[in-house]
Amino acid sequence: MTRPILIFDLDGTLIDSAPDIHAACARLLEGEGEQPLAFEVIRSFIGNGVPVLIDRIIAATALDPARKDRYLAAFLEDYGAHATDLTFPYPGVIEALDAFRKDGFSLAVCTNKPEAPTLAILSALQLEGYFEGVVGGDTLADRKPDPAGLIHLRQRLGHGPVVFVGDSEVDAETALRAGVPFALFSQGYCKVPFSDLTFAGQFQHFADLRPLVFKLLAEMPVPARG
Ligand SMILES: O=C(O)COP(=O)(O)O
Repeated sequence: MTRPILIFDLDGTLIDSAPDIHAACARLLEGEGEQPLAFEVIRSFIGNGVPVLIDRIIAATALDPARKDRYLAAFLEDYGAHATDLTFPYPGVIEALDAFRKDGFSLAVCTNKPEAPTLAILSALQLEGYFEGVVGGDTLADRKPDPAGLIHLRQRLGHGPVVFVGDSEVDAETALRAGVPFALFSQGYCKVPFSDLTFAGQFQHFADLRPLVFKLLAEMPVPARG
């Protein structure tokens, strides 16, 4: 039988990474003689990948747009060395991943964070063994909300039924464009009211994800035989 596939977003879904992203942004700004931006401001800049994070910081400060590449490289080097100083999985994540693995799910990650820090973080937090596929923001030609990452993972992991678990408007749009049901984690970094999003179900603690995923799988149309 085809194994069901559960694909997770990373930042604001599996891990609460905003404190380390904020700290690295503060060090970047301080190095350029600028005041740090508030935590909530930086958290609202997460979700479309690091190049967009840097664009948003440039737009909010006096940083020079012509030096974006330099800021990007400096951020990635610094963040790479400190990505798990303050970053942890959300409560219940490990228990949920253990349960899904026992249930026979294929598990994967589709994030806009670049692949190198993504793999380093998964390893440092002892999460990497759970995932049979990882797509980062620079793994494919297009990143979320382009559906390519979800489509690629589904093909790689055996074409089973997919549920995507994420926290943001970017994730909701990605799922919609890929044609897969979206389970919304309500404690992440979403920038818009949930009423603006398309989602099949929402949960606020990882202990509640398993029943939601089984409900969504049961609601999926059975593929035609033959
Ligand atoms: O914007 C980022 O760098 C990553 O965000 P994501 O893990 O929520 O896709």
